[in-house]
Amino acid sequence: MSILRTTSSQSREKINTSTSSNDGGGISIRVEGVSKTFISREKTVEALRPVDLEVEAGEFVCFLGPSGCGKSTLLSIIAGLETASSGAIYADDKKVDGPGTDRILLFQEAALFPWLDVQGNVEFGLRQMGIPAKQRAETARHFIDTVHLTGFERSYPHQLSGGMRQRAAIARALAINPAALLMDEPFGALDAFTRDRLHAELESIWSSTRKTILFVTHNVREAVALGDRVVVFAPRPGRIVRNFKIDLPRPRSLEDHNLVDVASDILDVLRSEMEASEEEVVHGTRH
Ligand SMILES: Nc1ncnc2c1ncn2[C@@H]1O[C@H](COP(=O)(O)OP(=O)(O)OP(=O)(O)O)[C@@H](O)[C@H]1O
Repeated sequence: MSILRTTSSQSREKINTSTSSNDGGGISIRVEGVSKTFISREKTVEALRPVDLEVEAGEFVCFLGPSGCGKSTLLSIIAGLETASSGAIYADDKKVDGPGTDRILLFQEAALFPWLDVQGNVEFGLRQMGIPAKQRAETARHFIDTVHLTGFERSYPHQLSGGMRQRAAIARALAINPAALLMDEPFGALDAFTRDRLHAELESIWSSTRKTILFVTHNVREAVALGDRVVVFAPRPGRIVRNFKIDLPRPRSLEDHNLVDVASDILDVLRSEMEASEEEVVHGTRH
């Protein structure tokens, strides 16, 4: 079923709000020479050296690296929430010049509205788009079910566990049918058991919708468990140092010995990049 939505530029375009399992699909994302330097009165931080990256429509790509290597900065630039100091982002070959409902950013702390219940939160974006009440409720119910929150429609965020709040945030994002989910350490605050379950649920949502997913994490095994590809970042200054294609069969288990081996290879690369960065800080040797 298709409906009309009004975008910020007041143009009207068709989006698919079908409740079938394959609705919409992903977009390609191209990062061309994107860099970011934060300049303030006190100091200048080169958060990201020029990076290039091509993400295919429907690809699941993990950004992996230690704290401060520019992963979140790049994700925010792709989301259109931060401007690049140089370079450009293209979503399906269209230059990104601000946020859009085709690219939704999700954070570690599910940013739900505390005064709305789960149903209200999931319906929020649809209301903004002018979707009629009945259809809004139907679409919200579908996505609440997708994330296994049926029965909690009338619960408020403070009545939910961290994992449930994150599920509600994912349902809210999915409801507006973005072509790309940009996830910034979405499961970083969760216990290992809940994280495992959400990995499986996210993988299942991804394989049925084929949305493009960019997923930021510090956790090597998490990156290998989820990604078609792991893009490794290094700090000082933030930059992309390696791309690893992950060919392990899905669904993947964090304990699988092949996964553990791949994670350990990636960890070795990360460690040597960290050591090289530290050496540069001491000797000023990196160019
Ligand atoms: N708004 C800002 N103003 C100034 N510096 C910033 C700003 N945002 C980020 N930075 C700096 O840019 C660098 C990269 O930060 P960023 O948050 O992108 O890293 P990250 O790899 O996502 O780290 P983490 O995993 O800890 O979130 C850091 O040195 C950080 O201090």
